[in-house]
Amino acid sequence: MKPVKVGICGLGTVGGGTFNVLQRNAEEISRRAGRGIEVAQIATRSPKPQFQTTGIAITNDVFAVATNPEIDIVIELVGGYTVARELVLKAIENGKHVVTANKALIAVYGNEIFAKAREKGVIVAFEAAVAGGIPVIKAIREGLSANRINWVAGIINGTGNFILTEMREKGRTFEDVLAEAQALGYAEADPTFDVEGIDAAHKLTILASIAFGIPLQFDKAYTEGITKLTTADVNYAEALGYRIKHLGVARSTPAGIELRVHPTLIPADRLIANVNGVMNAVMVNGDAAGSTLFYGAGAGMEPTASSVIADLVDVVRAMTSDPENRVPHLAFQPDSLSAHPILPIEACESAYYLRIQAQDHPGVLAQVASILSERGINIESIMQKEVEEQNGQVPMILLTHRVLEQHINDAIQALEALQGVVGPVVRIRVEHLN
Ligand SMILES: NC(=O)C1=CN([C@@H]2O[C@H](COP(=O)(O)OP(=O)(O)OC[C@H]3O[C@@H](n4cnc5c(N)ncnc54)[C@H](O)[C@@H]3O)[C@@H](O)[C@H]2O)C=CC1
Ligand SMILES: N[C@@H](CC=O)C(=O)O
Ligand code: NA
Repeated sequence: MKPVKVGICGLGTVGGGTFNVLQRNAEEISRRAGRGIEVAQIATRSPKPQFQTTGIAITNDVFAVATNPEIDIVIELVGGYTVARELVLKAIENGKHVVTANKALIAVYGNEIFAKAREKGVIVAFEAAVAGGIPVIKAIREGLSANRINWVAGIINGTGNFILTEMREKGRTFEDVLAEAQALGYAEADPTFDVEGIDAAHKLTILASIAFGIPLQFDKAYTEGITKLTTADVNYAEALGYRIKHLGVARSTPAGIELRVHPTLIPADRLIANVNGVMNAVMVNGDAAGSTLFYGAGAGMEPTASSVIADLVDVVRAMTSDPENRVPHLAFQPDSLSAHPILPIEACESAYYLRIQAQDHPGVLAQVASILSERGINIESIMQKEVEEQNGQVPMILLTHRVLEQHINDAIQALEALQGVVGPVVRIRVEHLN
């Protein structure tokens, strides 16, 4: 059989990794795919002499790949929403299957892209878009298809986890570690996406869709990054037996679906609390399987290439099949997607870590306790530290039981109004992931 012809658009970290692994493992890959896979064209803005591209058509125009009649599968690795969206839609229009690593594109324009792909009977595959080298899309979409999924919780940004780990273990500064993550090719073109939680929210949006069978709704995700975390809170959490991780949580409740990304205290003895550096991990809790945990490199050249090529192999195997009988893009049949709403953050429930800077006066603790109890917030534990020399304040650290976010907001407002409380109350969500 003639080899399948693919075009790679973008020869950066992931594009370069994909090209290298495709060359290196060509034989293994074609034994699996059942046909050879030939890179027939590459679109790159600048020449990349480090890659052996003799015999491959090179262009600086990605649309030349999308419209090239020779090409069967377009691999989109340019990133961003603008050119990438046009490119993918153009490729689909021209009857080509698409493989992409672009979570921003899928989270924001996936509904449109998948509708177009169905119309044209082509596949759009996106394993590399979530958790880099971990085959978690496949695991949820296919491996767990018997389950009613209760929740998904994951460390799904490699850059952010790398920064938190290096800061905690080696005392390095945020800026220093971020610069290294950029040099290693982990970070997004705009690293604000990594550190402000936007990238994780893109990925969580995709995970929630395939877990619960809902349309992609990135605009409804609650997003908080790691930039406001302080060393003091990391250390207090540790003293209480917790680790702070940047977590994406999607939970199905009778009222709706929680979709939130934020720093989270996790008991230090949980496997996921010990996922460090650029590694990612996704926990999926299903009613039949119970909790499962998927672990691996969340970013980087070859781990991400591994997922891109796995998709490529899947597409090659499925491209001659009846489009109606393929795995649906969002795991559930498109006419069976559910309208279960995404909950606003105020309607989400979690336990909380609160740090209150109190003046060294008697009676503040009693006032704090009564504000919480009036709002039905139960205290799980309290840690009161010594007076801080520099300001005479006493940090009071509380862990609460699970409660609605709106009750905590209300309590924090009342706490901050107390005379004996200085400055804003720090609030970090706590998940036990049982
Ligand atoms: N770096 C990583 O570890 C991971 C990245 N991703 C995603 O993979 C995609 C690519 O990311 P990276 O490879 O890291 O980015 P990158 O910046 O290293 O590579 C992108 C390449 O595309 C080229 N490019 C951009 N616009 C172009 C255009 N109009 N025409 C031709 N070439 C163009 C750039 O010059 C660059 O070489 C992004 O969507 C990213 O979110 C996904 C998982 C992991
Ligand atoms: N910037 C992302 C790349 C992979 O998706 C990350 O750091 O996780
Ligand atoms: Na993946």
